[in-house]
Amino acid sequence: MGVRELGLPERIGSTDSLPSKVTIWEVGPRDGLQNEAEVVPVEVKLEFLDRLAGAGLTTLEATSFVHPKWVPQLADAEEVLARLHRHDGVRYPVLVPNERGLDRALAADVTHIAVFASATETFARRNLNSGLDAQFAMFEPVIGRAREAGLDVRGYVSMCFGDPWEGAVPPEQVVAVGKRLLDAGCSQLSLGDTIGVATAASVERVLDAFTEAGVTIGDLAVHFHDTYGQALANTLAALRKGVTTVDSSAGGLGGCPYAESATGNLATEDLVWLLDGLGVEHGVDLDALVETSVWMAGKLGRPSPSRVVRALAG
Ligand SMILES: CC(=O)SCCNC(=O)CCNC(=O)[C@H](O)C(C)(C)COP(=O)(O)OP(=O)(O)OC[C@H]1O[C@@H](n2cnc3c(N)ncnc32)[C@H](O)[C@@H]1OP(=O)(O)O
Repeated sequence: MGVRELGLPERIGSTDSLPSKVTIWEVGPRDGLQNEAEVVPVEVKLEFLDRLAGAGLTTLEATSFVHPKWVPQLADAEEVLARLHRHDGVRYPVLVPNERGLDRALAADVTHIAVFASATETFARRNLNSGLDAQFAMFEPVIGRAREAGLDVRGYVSMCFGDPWEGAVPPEQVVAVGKRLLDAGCSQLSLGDTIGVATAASVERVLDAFTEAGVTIGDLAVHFHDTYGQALANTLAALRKGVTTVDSSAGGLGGCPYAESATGNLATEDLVWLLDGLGVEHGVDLDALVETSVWMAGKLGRPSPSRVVRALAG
């Protein structure tokens, strides 16, 4: 069953301000799997990516070229990319923290990379072994060289809405980090609620801070975790502000190994259900996606936390 079969109107008055189409940035193979206790075999990762593309997702964050000792779950990045069945019309961005990571990514023939900055000092130290200011010395040459090589570069900003060690994060601090990434050459920012503490109000506040600083809303994506059950409400708040790219993870897989309080990402199935009900185009086949998440849950040995997966898979 899909939400449209319930006979709900596709567009209602209050949806007028919403975008007609949203790009779903699927992070399950990277953000989802980076936090698994067991390393998922390459064959399973490849089939996961293949099934996600088959379900209609056109942006699949495939892996990370980070230090293998820091994230052993993704130490097989070279092998995953070498054996990847690249579907036409699908982009496969990868995370790259530094020039060593960029060299590895270039050798693997990537076309899209993402650097990941922190909005706070403590998380920059824990996640990047760097500092709030020092992290840019790592990213700037990566972005410059990647752009010269013709790659597209996305910039993540972590801890935009709260930090487990520092508490509240001033929106102007988030904007300063984001603007430096855009100025260095990133084409899009993904604003991460790494530990899932955002509410619709704080989402609006941070997005407003960016637009007041002159950033175009179309250059912003949102990345929510569902720790307090707010991810969908936060997504709706962002859509109403004009955001058209939303990160999510099939089956709600995910977390961050360097932020223990981070739980699963917004589930792609839950996002698709919301978008269907709002009449917002996304291009994903929900049944095929649910089937993929049920298959993946079987491989991981535990049920998907996604409400939509549970409701549809029985
Ligand atoms: C919110 C999120 O979900 S973000 C994603 C989750 N978090 C992550 O992925 C964390 C990633 N962090 C990291 O990989 C690390 O902190 C780094 C690479 C950024 C910095 O680590 P450091 O140990 O400070 O790197 P440093 O530059 O000192 O290099 C140390 C060694 O690692 C190697 N190294 C550094 N970067 C990489 C890389 N990307 N790939 C492989 N090896 C690397 C260096 O060559 C060096 O090797 P050597 O000792 O043999 O000379």
